[in-house]
Amino acid sequence: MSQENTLHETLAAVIDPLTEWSLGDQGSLVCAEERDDEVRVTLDLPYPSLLGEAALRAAVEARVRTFTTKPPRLSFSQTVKAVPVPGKQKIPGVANLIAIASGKGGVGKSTVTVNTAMALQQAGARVGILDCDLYGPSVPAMFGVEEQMVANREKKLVPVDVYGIKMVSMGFLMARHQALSWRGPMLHKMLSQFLFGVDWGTLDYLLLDLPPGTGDVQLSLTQLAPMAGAALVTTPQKVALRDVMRGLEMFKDVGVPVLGLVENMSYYACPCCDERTYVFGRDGGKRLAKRYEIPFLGEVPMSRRVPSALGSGEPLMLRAQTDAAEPGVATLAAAFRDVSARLIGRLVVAEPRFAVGGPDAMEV
Ligand SMILES: Nc1ncnc2c1ncn2[C@@H]1O[C@H](COP(=O)(O)OP(=O)(O)OP(=O)(O)O)[C@@H](O)[C@H]1O
Repeated sequence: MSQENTLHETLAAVIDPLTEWSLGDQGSLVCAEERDDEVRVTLDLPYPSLLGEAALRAAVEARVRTFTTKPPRLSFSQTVKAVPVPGKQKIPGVANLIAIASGKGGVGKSTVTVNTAMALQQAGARVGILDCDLYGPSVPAMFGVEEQMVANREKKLVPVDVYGIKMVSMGFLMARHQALSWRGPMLHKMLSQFLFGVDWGTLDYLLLDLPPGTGDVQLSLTQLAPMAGAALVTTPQKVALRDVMRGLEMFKDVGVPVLGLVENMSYYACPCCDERTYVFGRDGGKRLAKRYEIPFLGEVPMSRRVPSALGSGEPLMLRAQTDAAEPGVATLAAAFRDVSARLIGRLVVAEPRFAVGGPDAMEV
């Protein structure tokens, strides 16, 4: 066996901390070569490399050092993997659809969606958000935009582009205080239009911000949308944690892998000293995730700096770029970045499932 083969095999066994998969199984080890003066390693990651590069670099460098005293030189590229969803119509140009859901209203699902989208975009991904809350769209307000969507020549809706994120929301079609009172079939038709009648361009991730609960919109989406996985958002209160189970059951029933649980407003983080106060008790989300054998994606602190709707229309992750020195902002941004990275790590290893209820499951 040649020295090169041995080096390749040694590095192929390194576990990527983000996906918990070996580089060999993940297909990420492009080349490992021992030269006279260094060891060159080329890695192609199935996710935006910035999400996991630092931890992986440390793991690979440590393994190279067990093999030789020559210094390692690593280079990274990324090819975002599309998780296949058999039995569902694909959305042209969209690699992965991820649902962000909650059993209960007001737990911060839209906040998590918006900031996760921004974290992924800042890591180099092409990202879109579909605001599926047709009755109470909140995404436009979170970005402080009041634009109207228009159709292009092919009669496809053109998403509103804010900070490089492509967004579709009922809020971009209706006047601000207009109320909607549609029944199931009409909602179904509109959601189908929002998924397949939009010129999404090329997206690595399209995040679906679902309304709370398990009603008509959720039912339609599970029938229509080729969801690669879903994340559930909760708060630490017992009543919110109980409602998570309903969401969990819904996704299980339709064969959508649950990528994990995010606990929002987990603790109050003092902006001055970063001290944590667990107002509603500690580790409720973690324990629930363990009990139901789903990954725990992380805790997001409660802070008055999170609500973008307070007037600025500037999501926290954007503030983290423009004003990183503001007290508390870096901690919050790190929390959203960790959640996003873990979410995508779980997506990479999500088992493709045969989705229940194809595109024609319900007549519109
Ligand atoms: N980590 C946080 N710290 C402080 N406030 C937060 C946090 N997360 C969310 N909020 C605030 O809580 C309120 C509800 O958040 P959000 O709209 O994201 O929840 P939701 O679950 O999407 O609600 P809905 O059920 O209406 O869809 C908003 O005012 C938001 O700004």
